[in-house]
Amino acid sequence: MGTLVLLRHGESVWNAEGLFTGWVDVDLSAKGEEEARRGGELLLGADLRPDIVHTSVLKRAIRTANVALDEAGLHWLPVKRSWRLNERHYGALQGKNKAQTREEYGEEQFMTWRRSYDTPPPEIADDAEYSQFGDRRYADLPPELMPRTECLADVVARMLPYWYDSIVPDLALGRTVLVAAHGNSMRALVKHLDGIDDQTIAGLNIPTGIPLVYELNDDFTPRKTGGEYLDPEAAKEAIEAVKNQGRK
Ligand SMILES: O=C(O)[C@@H](CO)OP(=O)(O)O
Repeated sequence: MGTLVLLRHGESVWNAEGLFTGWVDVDLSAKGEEEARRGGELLLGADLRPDIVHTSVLKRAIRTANVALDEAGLHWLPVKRSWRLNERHYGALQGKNKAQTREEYGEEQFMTWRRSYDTPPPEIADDAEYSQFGDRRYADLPPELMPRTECLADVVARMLPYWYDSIVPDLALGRTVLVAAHGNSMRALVKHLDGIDDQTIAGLNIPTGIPLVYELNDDFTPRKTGGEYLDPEAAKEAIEAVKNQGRK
């Protein structure tokens, strides 16, 4: 029941620079803004008109939703935001260069940190430059829920309550729901929707700025496993680019 449209934010400034980002609140690059605009154009072209938008509390997702919805003439949509849709907290890797990290620690450790299901990177210190400790937007979070690093399993655990409590009720009204989020919070949601196992999810990457559409059954499972990208050709290429980060 309902239509779910997932939109990963457009390229961020740190995506372009090849840095681990996580909860650091970096903006879109000029290319990312253009990708977000194109995302809105694709929604229009597919005649998909979301009724409500959910975003993380990070600027790159919020701005992507704004730019895309503006393009689609839907800037006025009601919006809900939650830290539970944030990117995976990248711990002590936040702010570090991906290629340098790969060189320093080797391919296996690099890929374990990037894509293993249950091994988080080392924790970030509260006084580190790229820590979110003390950030006002997380003031309401019980201290034990404030992450200092996360693996994908942690993201699934903190994202699912939001899926069930906030997104599913909107879908249950038969609405078209846009979720503007991040590579790894979307991997967590897609893992849940498509029932992907803990090993296979390592090979799944989400492209920036290309809407992924799931028509849902009455029990909120996908009618079609994997959903459908509105621009499948561009998605294929962009998925490869995400996969190969840190390799140049
Ligand atoms: O740096 C990050 O926060 C994420 C998304 O950009 O990177 P990765 O794809 O390596 O998990």
